[in-house]
Amino acid sequence: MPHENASDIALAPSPPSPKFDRPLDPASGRNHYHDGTKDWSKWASGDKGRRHRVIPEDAKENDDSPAVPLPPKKRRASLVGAAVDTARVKPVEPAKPVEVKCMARTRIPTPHGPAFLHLYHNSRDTKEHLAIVIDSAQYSEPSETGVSAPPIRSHSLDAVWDEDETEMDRITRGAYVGRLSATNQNVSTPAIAPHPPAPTSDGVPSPLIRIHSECFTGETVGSMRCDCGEQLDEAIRLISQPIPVTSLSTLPGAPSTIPGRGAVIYLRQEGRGIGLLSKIRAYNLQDLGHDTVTANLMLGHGADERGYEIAAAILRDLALDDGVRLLTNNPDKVEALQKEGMTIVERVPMVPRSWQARNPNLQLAGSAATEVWQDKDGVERVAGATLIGGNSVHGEDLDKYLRTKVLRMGHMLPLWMESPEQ
Ligand SMILES: Nc1nc2c(ncn2[C@@H]2O[C@H](COP(=O)(O)OP(=O)(O)OP(=O)(O)O)[C@@H](O)[C@H]2O)c(=O)[nH]1
Repeated sequence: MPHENASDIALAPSPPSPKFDRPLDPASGRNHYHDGTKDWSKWASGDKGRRHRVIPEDAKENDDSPAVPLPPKKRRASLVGAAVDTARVKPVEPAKPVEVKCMARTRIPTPHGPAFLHLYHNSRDTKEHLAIVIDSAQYSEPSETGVSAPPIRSHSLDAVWDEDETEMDRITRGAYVGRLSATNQNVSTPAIAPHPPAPTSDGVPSPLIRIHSECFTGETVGSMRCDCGEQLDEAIRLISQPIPVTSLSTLPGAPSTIPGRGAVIYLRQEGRGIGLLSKIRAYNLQDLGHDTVTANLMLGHGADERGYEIAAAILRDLALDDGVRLLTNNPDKVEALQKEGMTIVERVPMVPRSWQARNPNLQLAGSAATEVWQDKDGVERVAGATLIGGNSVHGEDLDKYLRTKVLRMGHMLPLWMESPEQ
């Protein structure tokens, strides 16, 4: 079982291939945006030698991008009729299953409620992928929740990593239960298997899961070229919503809802796996009139280079692979996770907020960015805005953080609570 060796995972994979990031070659004037099979400098307008991408009939309707030359086909020696020297044919080794290890976990207060950030290392790449877990059992004692849904725990985090590990070591990396405080420090107990034995009560819906890919532009800069920031915000909001539990509500005193429960698996595969550098270049090609898929292809990339093996391994580590509701519109994700052995009991659509806002009274064109509207839950939104454009955040943790900046780090701010005139 990969999980049982989680503490032994060798975490030194080779660095990614530099093939897409070669510098421009001043001698040849070639743009090495891709693997060198195509000289893009020869693409002068009116080039008779252009080959055009074949657009399937059913895709033409939505594709208004200029025709794009295809990369030349690679020549391959024909094997027809040739005797194959089996001694020289290297057997294709099956890919090793990805192993993951949760290195640390901590509480993050979000505008939608508390979340627990889990940082993962893995045996496939050097990136720090994350799980943002929303589960009331993470911060309250089981008796307080009144729910028999099993707590969402990382098996690899709760494992004992080292015989010499102290309680403080375990707590520092997040292997504790309940809400951590100066007076409450309960070290977690390692589980034997990733799947907790406690059965889920009848009527408690499966956890809601979102697999999200990193988007620096959308999530950090607030770019409105995509809805990634909004999707991340919406995913955390939806997972945090109380869940109605119809069958439990018939019991005397039983709650009619339970706190929201699920996780966002945050994968560091920027730009659908092509990386930020290529995505920036792709945006320039998009400004020239190409669509997002075509721009990727022109750079020698696939339309989507993402993989979901690491996501599946993280979900297995969290025991979230057996019966989940998946928040996505992307069929590839559903298929990829099913291939990884996950049971998806329901696909929950991810409706863009700008689409929710579409009504005859709202002019989305032109002033869309400044238009304020109410979403279906009555929350005021700015069309197209992300976490950055969302409502302001406040709370106990933020106050503490700001106070320390002022009082300990010399930040030039009056403490507003001590300056009522501010
Ligand atoms: N290459 C490229 N990547 C983009 C562009 N716009 C957004 N992205 C990336 O697209 C990814 C968004 O993926 P997800 O949030 O998983 O969403 P999705 O695959 O559209 O599927 P859903 O689950 O239905 O939302 C992020 O990695 C973004 O960086 C673009 O124009 N070009």
